Amino acid sequence: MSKVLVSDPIDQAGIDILSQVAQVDVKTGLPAEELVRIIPEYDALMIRSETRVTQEVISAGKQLKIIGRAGVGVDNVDVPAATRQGIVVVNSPEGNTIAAAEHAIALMLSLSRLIPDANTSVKSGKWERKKFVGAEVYKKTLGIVGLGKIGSHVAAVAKAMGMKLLAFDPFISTERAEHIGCRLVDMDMLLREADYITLHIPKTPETAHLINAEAFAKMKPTARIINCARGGIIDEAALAEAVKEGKIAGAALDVFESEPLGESPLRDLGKEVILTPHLGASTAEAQVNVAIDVAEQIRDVLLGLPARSAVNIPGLYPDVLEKLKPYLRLAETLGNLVSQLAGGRVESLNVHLQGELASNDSKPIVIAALKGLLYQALRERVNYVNASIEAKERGIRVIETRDNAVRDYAGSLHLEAKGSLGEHSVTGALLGDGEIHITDINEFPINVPPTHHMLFTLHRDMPGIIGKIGSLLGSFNVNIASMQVGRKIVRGDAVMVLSLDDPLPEGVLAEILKVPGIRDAYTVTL
Ligand SMILES: NC(=O)C1=CN([C@@H]2O[C@H](COP(=O)(O)OP(=O)(O)OC[C@H]3O[C@@H](n4cnc5c(N)ncnc54)[C@H](O)[C@@H]3O)[C@@H](O)[C@H]2O)C=CC1
Ligand SMILES: O=C(O)C(=O)COP(=O)(O)O
Repeated sequence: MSKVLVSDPIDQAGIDILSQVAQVDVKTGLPAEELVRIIPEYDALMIRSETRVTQEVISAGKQLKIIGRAGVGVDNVDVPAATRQGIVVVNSPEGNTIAAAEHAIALMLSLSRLIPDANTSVKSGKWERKKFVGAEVYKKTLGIVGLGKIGSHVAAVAKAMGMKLLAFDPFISTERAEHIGCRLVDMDMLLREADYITLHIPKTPETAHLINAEAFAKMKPTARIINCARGGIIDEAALAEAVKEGKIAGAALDVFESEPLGESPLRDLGKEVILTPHLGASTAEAQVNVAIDVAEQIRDVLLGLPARSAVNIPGLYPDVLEKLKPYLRLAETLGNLVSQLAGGRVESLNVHLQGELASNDSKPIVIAALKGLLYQALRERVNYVNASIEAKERGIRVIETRDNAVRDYAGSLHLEAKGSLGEHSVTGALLGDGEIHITDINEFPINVPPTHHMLFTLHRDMPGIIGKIGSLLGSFNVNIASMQVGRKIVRGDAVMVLSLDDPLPEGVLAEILKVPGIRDAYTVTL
């Protein structure tokens, strides 16, 4: 039975799903070295934002197939290291969107009406009405940095409260922003014009300290900033300074450069600064959503099914996978075949999508072809997660071309591999029932289904040669299941494709190559 380690607190609904297929161990708050020590026995790891899945944890996780993040941000996971090791990383892209957006709005209103300090004051026996005079958000300008899922929901709510909306997001179109009711502006204008600024971007090298002393200098002295996205997007030292010096009016932070927040000048600031301990996703609803979403994906992957929200398999979404499944099998088979024909090191692979296939997203097909191509070298170590990276690391140049004018079959795939031992190509298509047929080898037309053991020869089309190969195989007790010859002109060059019931015994290939007229011969196992 598979084993899943849950190393951060997740909702029971997730544990129940995992328990259907695996032994589930919940061990939260593990010291880093303890996690490294125990991870080798686990097939899956389920986390939230507290566990740091470092390169060390990943290398130790020899059995790991999947890391599931019950939430959005995967910045606590070394995703490149997981990818290299063929481990799927999944998250729950939408499970806590509303929770995080509502927390940002709650912080904005709390900042405006000084609610945390007013509450503390009343609870301590005071009645200080003059001290807590706030500001309205109505007709104020909200600058949203990052107009993705959370940013868009914040926009919808803020709009309903009568706020004017500006947004900065270099990856969003003006039309999309307008549709949400936001004016897309550059960062400089957003900083200068906004009364409230809310951050909803991932933490990346580009966004680290995006809000620094220089940014605070541009902001209105009445401006307030909210960070419900990631710690480190705001330079905390510069923020403390900006608040103290009155360069801005206030800030509300849910996330910090280092969590839990240790010694920090932010703790010493007054009512104009609100701090919450990374509560954006902490609603009962969101925790059920993310736990179910991620547990289901872990369960599926452990059962050999695809994950629907893998962050490190670009383009392989479940609906795409479902639609392309037969073509992925085709691409993988042809990749495996062409690598065996090529024999040596492959330097470049041209993936040519033809006919109907040309109108599909090529990325999954290319990944499947590479997975097949690398199978001989890496066996089970290659998968959809690491195929592209493994190919890149081996210096294999991948070229994608398409031609939707080709009219044979519903769609066909042509792979051309150039390598240290020459150039080889294969074409394959799917028949109506989804059966794969190899329709071309090195530009010679054939029509055979791939089988487990195959023999391909390149020879001169001349009388007697087929018989000779047949009797040679017979003399080694190899049974031929089917045989086909492809040629372009009579008595020119030709290919022979044999499906064999048994693997070719050692030494037979050398004998075949001695037959007059045989130019080349390849055994293939698919
Ligand atoms: N405080 C909490 O508990 C929670 C925090 N989060 C965090 O919220 C953030 C946003 O999450 P989602 O909206 O779900 O993500 P998303 O992927 O839907 O949206 C992110 C947006 O940021 C934009 N973006 C990326 N780089 C940018 C840049 N340099 N400048 C401006 N825009 C940029 C993208 O184009 C995208 O539209 C993430 O960092 C996530 O980890 C999410 C849930 C809970
Ligand atoms: O989903 C996210 O990105 C979050 O930041 C939520 O973090 P959490 O799962 O509450 O530790």
